[in-house]
Formats: sequence, structure tokens, C-alpha cells
Amino acid sequence: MGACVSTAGGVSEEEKVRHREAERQLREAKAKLDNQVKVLLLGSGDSGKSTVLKVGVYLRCEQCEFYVACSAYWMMRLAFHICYVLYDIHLVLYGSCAQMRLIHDLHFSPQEFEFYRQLVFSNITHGMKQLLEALEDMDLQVSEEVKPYVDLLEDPPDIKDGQSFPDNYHEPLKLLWNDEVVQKGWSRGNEAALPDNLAYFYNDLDRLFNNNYYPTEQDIIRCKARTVGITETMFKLRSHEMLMVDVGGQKSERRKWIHCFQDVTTILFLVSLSGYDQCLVEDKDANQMQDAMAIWDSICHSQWFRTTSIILFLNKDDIFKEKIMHSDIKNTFPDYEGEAGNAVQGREYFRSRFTRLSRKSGQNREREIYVQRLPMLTAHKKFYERDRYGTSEGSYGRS
Ligand SMILES: Nc1nc2c(ncn2[C@@H]2O[C@H](COP(=O)(O)OP(=O)(O)OP(=O)(O)O)[C@@H](O)[C@H]2O)c(=O)[nH]1
Ligand SMILES: [Mg+2]
Repeated sequence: MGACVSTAGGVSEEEKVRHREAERQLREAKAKLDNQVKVLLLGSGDSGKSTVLKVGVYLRCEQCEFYVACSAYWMMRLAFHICYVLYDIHLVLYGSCAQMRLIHDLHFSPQEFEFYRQLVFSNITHGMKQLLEALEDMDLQVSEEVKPYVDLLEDPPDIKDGQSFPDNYHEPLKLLWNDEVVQKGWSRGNEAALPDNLAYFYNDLDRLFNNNYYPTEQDIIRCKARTVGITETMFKLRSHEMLMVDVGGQKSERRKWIHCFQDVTTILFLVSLSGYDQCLVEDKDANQMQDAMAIWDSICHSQWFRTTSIILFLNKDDIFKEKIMHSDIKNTFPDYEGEAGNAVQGREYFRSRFTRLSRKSGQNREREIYVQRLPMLTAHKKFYERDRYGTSEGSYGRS
């Protein structure tokens, strides 16, 4: 049993595997000694990874509906504690990036504000273009009165530094948005993965077209720029360095992920709760939630992350709560047995689907599942304290 068969040329496969494992353990031990922390943000496209990095998250306690805002820096510290104090634990967090009430100033530079101002214009014009294209797939046609404006969106201009939004776009965009057929298409946005931020920006179009428009922090949070490649952000915690790594989540980006799998302390895995009835931007035939589950499954059981702690963050809770009032989870997840329109039962259903995947049978070791008592985050002392989470199927335990 377990005899190593050396090949004529030297080292056997089994020895190589053992050697790689020993190397990995050494690396991990070294990283722990050095107190280096590397947090990797993973998840499907549009799940909110870059938004976490930009502003942090707004977390909700399941028990008391208490909300707490948590900056990216605090997410990082939380990840740090989970790795070193609660090593190897999955933690499920609920909340929203966009609901984040900013308790701290975000400290964006004037250049960053200018960058986001230009991005807002790009988001509203390209978002409308996407919406109009989606109408064609839905066999809908814009009303005759607004048809002449459609061409404006063929090739919308980029805004230059200091330049106001072009006036000739203001009324046409407003009329297009308010068009009955466009609104009908928007209400079926889940079929085309339309950007979540469109209603937010279009409901406030006059403010954006004001010549003195300066993006608010909420505008910045709502902006969308798809991540291409890998971005690294370094935080300093006293003398320690903490690295947060953000990747692009769309399918074409995923082959790059492996380049940042080494020496990961904690994975922060983002799932868009509102994606349960939505397709992917890059694949109209795929369901966002199913896609997230498939990635989650492979990450949880990947050899790279056998000893990595993982936080599951069920994001976009604000959109989820609104959406389930008119879109039953059962339509896309037929085994859902909760009430239609019940957000607590809906969240619990998805939480249990993800936790079940993470402890698939046949694994050497099961991971424990905990739900964070969020108010402890604010109470600083022992903020890593946690609840043992039990379900009707029984509690999870280490094996
Ligand atoms: N309403 C709402 N919008 C959110 C929330 N989190 C993120 N968003 C929005 O969702 C959009 C996508 O967010 P990103 O952070 O760019 O998503 P991502 O996961 O980085 O996407 P990729 O870079 O393509 O992988 C942005 O417009 C965000 O403002 C949330 O909790 N609620
Ligand atoms: Mg991103």
C-alpha cells in the first residue's frame, strides 16, 4: 500500500505529488510567519467583486436585521481573522455593496471623480444601447415617436476631461427611457442581463446632465466597469501587508484565475442573490446563480484551496428583496419550497444550496459552516466570534 514506484528515469508521480504538497505547506507556514495575507475575490461576472474592493459592503445580521457597514479594509481584517483564528471555516455573509451607507469618506482623488463622471455617461449610453438591442431579441419595437433617437446610441462619444455631457443626448435619453416599450423590455431585463444600474441613473437623469454635475459616492458605487485581467490592491495593517486580488468574472476571464491561486489566505466568494432568474452577460443560455454554484463547487473542492478559508458573500440583497416580489424563485429553481416573495426563506434556500455543495460527500474532510453574528463586527472585541450553524439536516462538524 502506497509503495512508490520509481520510473526508470527517477521520481514517481506519487513522489512528485508529495514533494509539491510539502513545498506548499512550507510556503503556507512561511506566509503565516510573515503574517502576509492574500485575499482573493472570486465569483461570476457582475457579482460585485470590484464594488467590494471600491467601497466595502453593507452587511445584515440574520437574527436582528441589524446593519453594519464594512469597508474593504475591514473585509480584509475579517478575512485575516478567519484565516488565523477560525482557520478553515466557511462563513456566510449576506448584504449588499450598493446599500452601503458610507460611514467613512471614500477619499477618491479629483482624478478618480473625473474618471467616474466619464464612466457614468458611458454606463447610461451603453446601457441604453444594450437595452435597445435586447428589445429586438424580445420581438419588441420602440414607439414611432422615439425611433429617430435610436441612432444616437450607435456610437456614443467618450466624454473628455472637464467636458459636460452632450446636451443633444439629454432629452432623447429621457424620452427613450420613458417609452412604454422600452420600459416593457426593462421589466424583462433578466432575459438579457441588462445592467442593474440603469434605473438608478435614468431616474435621476436631469442631475447627471447638469453642467456642474459631480458624481456622488452612490453614483460611484453604482458605476460598472467590467474587470479585465487581474488587479491587486495592497493594504497596510501595522507592519503587515495585506493584498486583495480582484479578477474578471466573465467566462473569457476565468482562464487567467489560476495565475493568482498560489498562497491564498482567504477567498471572498461573491454571489449575486438577484441572479437567480437572470442570464449571464456573456451567455444568454446560462443562469447566473447556476453558474455561480458551478464555480463555487470547483473552488471548494480544488486542490489549490484545501486549506484556504472561504467566505461566501451573498450580495445584491437589495435587488433580491425587490425582485422576489414579482419573480418567483420556483420558476428557475423548481425544488424551492419556500413561500413566493419571502426574502428570508429565499436567502436560506440559496445559503443551504451553497453550503451543501461545499461539503460534498466523498471528501476527506468536511468544512464547518458558520453564520457570522454581524453586530460583533462593530463591537471590535472578539468580532470573529461565531455561531455554530445547525440545519434540519443536522449540524455540521469537523471530521
Ligand atoms: N443594487 C446593487 N448593485 C450592486 C451591488 N453590488 C454591486 N452592484 C452593482 O453591480 C454592478 C457590477 O458590479 P462589479 O463590482 O463591477 O461586478 P464584478 O463582479 O467586479 O464584475 P466583473 O468585473 O465583470 O467580474 C455595478 O454596477 C455595481 O454597482 C449591490 O449589492 N446592489
Ligand atoms: Mg470587476
